[in-house]
Amino acid sequence: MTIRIGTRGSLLARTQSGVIRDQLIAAGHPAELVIVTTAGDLSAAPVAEIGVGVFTTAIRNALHAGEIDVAVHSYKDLPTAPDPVLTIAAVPPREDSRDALVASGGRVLGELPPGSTVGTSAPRRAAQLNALGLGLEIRPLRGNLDSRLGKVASGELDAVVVARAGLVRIGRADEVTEAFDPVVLLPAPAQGALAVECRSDDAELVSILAELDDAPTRAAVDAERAVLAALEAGCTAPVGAIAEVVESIDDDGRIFTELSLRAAVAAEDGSEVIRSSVVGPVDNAAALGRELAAELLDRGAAEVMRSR
Ligand SMILES: NCc1[nH]cc(CCC(=O)O)c1CC(=O)O
Repeated sequence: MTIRIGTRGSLLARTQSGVIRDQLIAAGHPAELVIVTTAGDLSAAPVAEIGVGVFTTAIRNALHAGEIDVAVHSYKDLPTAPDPVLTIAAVPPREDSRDALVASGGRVLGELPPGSTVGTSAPRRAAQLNALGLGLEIRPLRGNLDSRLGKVASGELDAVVVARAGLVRIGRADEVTEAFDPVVLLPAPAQGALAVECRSDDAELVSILAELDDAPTRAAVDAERAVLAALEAGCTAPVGAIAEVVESIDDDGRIFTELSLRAAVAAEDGSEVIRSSVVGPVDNAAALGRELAAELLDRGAAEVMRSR
Protein backbone atom coordinates (compact mmCIF):
# COMPACT_ATOMS: atom_id res chain seq x y z
CA MET A 1 0.00 0.00 0.00
CA THR A 2 1.36 3.40 -1.01
CA ILE A 3 1.19 6.06 1.72
CA ARG A 4 -0.65 9.10 0.33
CA ILE A 5 0.85 12.37 1.64
CA GLY A 6 -1.40 15.42 1.31
CA THR A 7 0.30 18.74 0.62
CA ARG A 8 -0.48 22.22 -0.61
CA GLY A 9 0.60 22.89 -4.14
CA SER A 10 3.13 25.66 -3.48
CA LEU A 11 6.80 24.98 -4.23
CA LEU A 12 7.59 25.27 -0.50
CA ALA A 13 4.85 22.82 0.52
CA ARG A 14 5.71 20.31 -2.23
CA THR A 15 9.40 20.49 -1.38
CA GLN A 16 9.00 19.90 2.37
CA SER A 17 6.41 17.15 1.80
CA GLY A 18 8.72 15.64 -0.80
CA VAL A 19 11.47 15.32 1.80
CA ILE A 20 9.12 13.33 4.06
CA ARG A 21 8.03 11.19 1.09
CA ASP A 22 11.66 10.45 0.23
CA GLN A 23 12.48 9.53 3.84
CA LEU A 24 9.53 7.13 3.97
CA ILE A 25 10.55 5.53 0.67
CA ALA A 26 14.16 5.23 1.90
CA ALA A 27 12.83 3.43 5.00
CA GLY A 28 11.02 0.95 2.76
CA HIS A 29 7.53 2.49 2.75
CA PRO A 30 6.21 3.43 -0.72
CA ALA A 31 4.78 6.97 -0.60
CA GLU A 32 3.42 9.62 -2.97
CA LEU A 33 2.28 13.25 -2.84
CA VAL A 34 -1.37 14.28 -3.31
CA ILE A 35 -1.92 18.02 -3.92
CA VAL A 36 -4.76 19.57 -1.88
CA THR A 37 -5.92 23.14 -2.57
CA THR A 38 -6.55 25.22 0.57
CA ALA A 39 -8.42 28.48 1.22
CA GLY A 40 -5.05 30.15 1.79
CA ASP A 41 -4.03 29.27 -1.76
CA LEU A 42 -7.22 30.69 -3.30
CA SER A 43 -7.29 34.05 -1.52
CA ALA A 44 -4.76 36.85 -1.58
CA ALA A 45 -6.32 38.55 1.49
CA PRO A 46 -4.25 38.92 4.67
CA VAL A 47 -4.34 35.76 6.79
CA ALA A 48 -5.55 37.90 9.72
CA GLU A 49 -8.74 38.46 7.68
CA ILE A 50 -9.39 34.99 6.24
CA GLY A 51 -8.77 33.32 9.59
CA VAL A 52 -6.78 30.73 11.42
CA GLY A 53 -6.29 27.41 9.66
CA VAL A 54 -6.55 28.74 6.10
CA PHE A 55 -3.60 26.64 5.00
CA THR A 56 -4.38 23.53 6.98
CA THR A 57 -8.15 22.94 7.25
CA ALA A 58 -8.62 21.52 3.75
CA ILE A 59 -5.69 19.15 4.25
CA ARG A 60 -7.05 17.99 7.61
CA ASN A 61 -10.45 17.45 6.00
CA ALA A 62 -8.81 15.22 3.38
CA LEU A 63 -7.25 13.22 6.24
CA HIS A 64 -10.64 12.92 7.99
CA ALA A 65 -12.24 11.74 4.73
CA GLY A 66 -9.53 9.11 4.15
CA GLU A 67 -8.47 10.71 0.85
CA ILE A 68 -4.92 10.95 2.16
CA ASP A 69 -3.03 9.10 4.92
CA VAL A 70 -0.52 11.70 6.05
CA ALA A 71 -0.45 15.50 6.12
CA VAL A 72 2.75 17.54 6.19
CA HIS A 73 2.13 21.03 7.56
CA SER A 74 4.35 24.00 8.27
CA TYR A 75 3.86 23.64 12.00
CA LYS A 76 3.38 27.35 12.60
CA ASP A 77 0.30 27.35 10.33
CA LEU A 78 -1.54 24.78 12.50
CA PRO A 79 -4.18 26.11 14.93
CA THR A 80 -3.24 25.40 18.57
CA ALA A 81 -6.50 23.48 19.22
CA PRO A 82 -5.76 19.75 18.79
CA ASP A 83 -7.86 17.81 16.28
CA PRO A 84 -9.77 15.07 18.15
CA VAL A 85 -9.11 12.28 15.61
CA LEU A 86 -5.64 13.26 14.37
CA THR A 87 -2.20 13.00 15.94
CA ILE A 88 1.09 14.70 15.17
CA ALA A 89 3.09 11.53 14.76
CA ALA A 90 6.39 13.23 13.94
CA VAL A 91 8.12 16.58 14.32
CA PRO A 92 11.27 16.22 12.19
CA PRO A 93 14.48 18.13 13.03
CA ARG A 94 13.83 21.85 12.69
CA GLU A 95 15.18 23.97 9.87
CA ASP A 96 16.45 27.44 10.84
CA SER A 97 13.77 29.15 12.98
CA ARG A 98 14.86 32.72 12.21
CA ASP A 99 13.13 35.44 10.27
CA ALA A 100 15.15 36.79 7.39
CA LEU A 101 15.42 40.07 5.53
CA VAL A 102 15.70 40.12 1.76
CA ALA A 103 16.56 43.70 0.82
CA SER A 104 17.57 45.30 -2.45
CA GLY A 105 21.23 46.09 -2.93
CA GLY A 106 22.24 43.38 -0.45
CA ARG A 107 21.42 45.72 2.44
CA VAL A 108 21.01 44.71 6.09
CA LEU A 109 18.25 46.29 8.20
CA GLY A 110 20.50 49.00 9.60
CA GLU A 111 21.29 50.20 6.08
CA LEU A 112 17.66 50.88 5.17
CA PRO A 113 16.92 54.62 5.53
CA PRO A 114 13.74 55.85 7.26
CA GLY A 115 10.77 55.58 4.91
CA SER A 116 12.03 52.35 3.34
CA THR A 117 9.19 49.97 2.47
CA VAL A 118 9.31 46.54 4.09
CA GLY A 119 6.73 43.91 3.14
CA THR A 120 5.20 41.57 5.72
CA SER A 121 1.63 40.70 6.63
CA ALA A 122 2.45 39.08 9.95
CA PRO A 123 1.36 41.39 12.80
CA ARG A 124 4.16 39.83 14.87
CA ARG A 125 6.82 40.97 12.39
CA ALA A 126 5.21 44.39 11.85
CA ALA A 127 5.02 44.99 15.61
CA GLN A 128 8.62 44.04 16.30
CA LEU A 129 9.95 45.96 13.28
CA ASN A 130 7.98 49.05 14.36
CA ALA A 131 9.37 48.67 17.89
CA LEU A 132 12.90 49.10 16.52
CA GLY A 133 12.03 52.72 15.77
CA LEU A 134 13.78 52.83 12.40
CA GLY A 135 10.93 54.67 10.64
CA LEU A 136 10.28 51.81 8.26
CA GLU A 137 7.04 51.72 6.23
CA ILE A 138 5.50 48.29 6.78
CA ARG A 139 3.49 47.13 3.74
CA PRO A 140 1.09 44.18 3.47
CA LEU A 141 2.49 41.11 1.73
CA ARG A 142 0.89 37.81 0.80
CA GLY A 143 1.36 35.10 -1.77
CA ASN A 144 3.97 32.42 -2.27
CA LEU A 145 7.64 33.01 -1.53
CA ASP A 146 8.45 33.48 -5.20
CA SER A 147 6.04 36.39 -5.63
CA ARG A 148 7.16 37.93 -2.30
CA LEU A 149 10.79 37.96 -3.36
CA GLY A 150 9.72 39.26 -6.76
CA LYS A 151 8.51 42.49 -5.14
CA VAL A 152 12.05 43.29 -4.06
CA ALA A 153 13.56 42.33 -7.40
CA SER A 154 11.01 44.53 -9.24
CA GLY A 155 11.63 47.51 -6.95
CA GLU A 156 8.04 47.57 -5.68
CA LEU A 157 9.39 47.15 -2.12
CA ASP A 158 12.80 47.89 -0.62
CA ALA A 159 12.72 44.68 1.40
CA VAL A 160 10.60 41.80 2.64
CA VAL A 161 10.80 39.75 5.83
CA VAL A 162 10.10 36.02 5.49
CA ALA A 163 10.95 32.82 7.34
CA ARG A 164 14.51 31.81 6.50
CA ALA A 165 13.46 28.14 6.62
CA GLY A 166 11.17 28.64 3.65
CA LEU A 167 13.99 30.09 1.55
CA VAL A 168 16.34 27.28 2.58
CA ARG A 169 13.77 24.69 1.55
CA ILE A 170 13.22 26.18 -1.91
CA GLY A 171 16.97 26.65 -2.43
CA ARG A 172 17.02 30.45 -2.24
CA ALA A 173 18.77 31.05 1.09
CA ASP A 174 21.52 32.93 -0.79
CA GLU A 175 19.06 35.82 -1.30
CA VAL A 176 18.86 36.50 2.46
CA THR A 177 20.64 39.76 3.28
CA GLU A 178 20.24 39.44 7.09
CA ALA A 179 19.06 36.59 9.32
CA PHE A 180 17.60 38.14 12.45
CA ASP A 181 18.86 37.19 15.86
CA PRO A 182 15.79 36.38 18.01
CA VAL A 183 16.72 39.35 20.23
CA VAL A 184 15.87 41.63 17.29
CA LEU A 185 12.94 39.69 15.86
CA LEU A 186 11.50 36.77 17.79
CA PRO A 187 10.15 34.16 15.34
CA ALA A 188 6.63 32.73 15.31
CA PRO A 189 6.04 29.74 17.58
CA ALA A 190 7.09 26.58 15.65
CA GLN A 191 8.54 28.56 12.75
CA GLY A 192 10.81 26.38 10.63
CA ALA A 193 9.36 23.13 12.01
CA LEU A 194 7.10 20.62 10.27
CA ALA A 195 4.17 18.69 11.73
CA VAL A 196 3.61 15.25 10.22
CA GLU A 197 0.04 14.27 11.02
CA CYS A 198 -2.11 11.17 10.56
CA ARG A 199 -5.28 9.60 11.99
CA SER A 200 -4.72 8.49 15.60
CA ASP A 201 -6.38 5.10 14.95
CA ASP A 202 -3.93 4.29 12.14
CA ALA A 203 -1.56 2.56 14.61
CA GLU A 204 0.81 1.08 12.01
CA LEU A 205 1.28 4.43 10.30
CA VAL A 206 1.73 6.23 13.65
CA SER A 207 4.68 3.97 14.42
CA ILE A 208 6.18 4.29 10.93
CA LEU A 209 6.04 8.10 11.14
CA ALA A 210 7.42 8.14 14.71
CA GLU A 211 10.79 7.15 13.18
CA LEU A 212 10.98 10.68 11.71
CA ASP A 213 10.46 12.40 15.08
CA ASP A 214 13.17 14.55 16.65
CA ALA A 215 12.66 14.78 20.41
CA PRO A 216 14.48 18.11 21.00
CA THR A 217 12.52 19.80 18.20
CA ARG A 218 9.24 18.41 19.53
CA ALA A 219 9.99 19.67 23.05
CA ALA A 220 10.89 23.14 21.73
CA VAL A 221 7.80 23.41 19.57
CA ASP A 222 5.51 22.11 22.34
CA ALA A 223 6.79 24.86 24.65
CA GLU A 224 6.46 27.59 22.02
CA ARG A 225 2.93 26.58 21.04
CA ALA A 226 1.86 26.28 24.68
CA VAL A 227 2.71 29.98 25.07
CA LEU A 228 0.47 30.79 22.11
CA ALA A 229 -2.36 28.57 23.34
CA ALA A 230 -2.23 29.94 26.89
CA LEU A 231 -2.37 33.49 25.54
CA GLU A 232 -5.41 32.34 23.54
CA ALA A 233 -3.68 33.69 20.47
CA GLY A 234 -3.43 32.25 16.97
CA CYS A 235 -0.83 32.14 14.23
CA THR A 236 -1.64 35.74 13.26
CA ALA A 237 -1.13 37.13 16.79
CA PRO A 238 1.76 39.48 17.60
CA VAL A 239 3.42 36.73 19.65
CA GLY A 240 6.94 35.44 19.14
CA ALA A 241 8.46 32.45 20.91
CA ILE A 242 11.60 30.37 20.56
CA ALA A 243 12.78 27.43 22.62
CA GLU A 244 16.02 25.48 22.46
CA VAL A 245 17.37 22.48 24.28
CA VAL A 246 20.54 23.72 25.99
CA GLU A 247 23.22 22.15 28.17
CA SER A 248 23.51 23.34 31.77
CA ILE A 249 25.83 22.39 34.65
CA ASP A 250 24.43 21.47 38.06
CA ASP A 251 26.00 22.27 41.45
CA ASP A 252 28.09 19.08 41.30
CA GLY A 253 29.48 20.00 37.88
CA ARG A 254 27.35 17.51 36.00
CA ILE A 255 26.08 18.46 32.55
CA PHE A 256 22.36 18.08 31.93
CA THR A 257 19.92 19.31 29.29
CA GLU A 258 17.24 21.90 29.85
CA LEU A 259 14.73 23.74 27.74
CA SER A 260 15.32 27.48 27.36
CA LEU A 261 12.24 29.41 26.24
CA ARG A 262 11.90 33.07 25.28
CA ALA A 263 8.70 34.85 24.24
CA ALA A 264 7.49 38.34 23.38
CA VAL A 265 4.14 40.02 22.91
CA ALA A 266 4.07 43.31 21.01
CA ALA A 267 1.56 46.04 20.21
CA GLU A 268 1.25 46.24 16.43
CA ASP A 269 2.40 49.86 16.30
CA GLY A 270 5.52 48.83 18.20
CA SER A 271 4.73 51.15 21.12
CA GLU A 272 5.04 48.32 23.63
CA VAL A 273 6.88 45.00 23.75
CA ILE A 274 6.76 42.62 26.71
CA ARG A 275 9.55 40.04 26.75
CA SER A 276 10.19 37.19 29.10
CA SER A 277 12.19 33.98 29.35
CA VAL A 278 12.32 30.82 31.43
CA VAL A 279 14.48 27.71 31.70
CA GLY A 280 13.11 24.35 32.86
CA PRO A 281 12.94 20.60 32.38
CA VAL A 282 12.77 19.28 28.81
CA ASP A 283 10.20 16.63 29.70
CA ASN A 284 7.47 19.10 30.64
CA ALA A 285 7.72 21.50 27.74
CA ALA A 286 4.07 22.54 27.57
CA ALA A 287 4.02 23.38 31.30
CA LEU A 288 7.06 25.61 30.77
CA GLY A 289 5.22 27.40 27.98
CA ARG A 290 2.15 27.92 30.17
CA GLU A 291 4.36 29.24 32.98
CA LEU A 292 5.90 31.82 30.66
CA ALA A 293 2.49 32.80 29.24
CA ALA A 294 1.18 33.33 32.79
CA GLU A 295 4.08 35.68 33.48
CA LEU A 296 3.45 37.61 30.25
CA LEU A 297 -0.25 37.92 31.17
CA ASP A 298 0.70 39.14 34.66
CA ARG A 299 2.74 41.84 33.01
CA GLY A 300 -0.11 43.04 30.78
CA ALA A 301 0.15 40.87 27.64
CA ALA A 302 -3.62 40.77 27.12
CA GLU A 303 -3.85 44.57 27.00
CA VAL A 304 -0.87 44.85 24.67
CA MET A 305 -2.34 42.29 22.25
CA ARG A 306 -5.73 43.99 22.35
CA SER A 307 -4.17 47.32 21.40
CA ARG A 308 -3.76 46.31 17.76
N1 LIG B 1 2.55 31.74 7.09
C1 LIG B 1 3.10 31.24 5.86
C2 LIG B 1 4.29 30.36 6.10
N2 LIG B 1 4.17 29.18 6.72
C3 LIG B 1 5.41 28.62 6.83
C4 LIG B 1 6.33 29.48 6.25
C5 LIG B 1 7.78 29.29 6.14
C6 LIG B 1 8.40 28.03 6.61
C7 LIG B 1 8.26 27.70 8.06
O1 LIG B 1 8.17 28.56 8.96
O2 LIG B 1 8.30 26.49 8.33
C8 LIG B 1 5.62 30.57 5.75
C9 LIG B 1 6.18 31.74 5.04
C10 LIG B 1 6.79 32.80 5.91
O3 LIG B 1 6.44 32.94 7.08
O4 LIG B 1 7.63 33.55 5.40
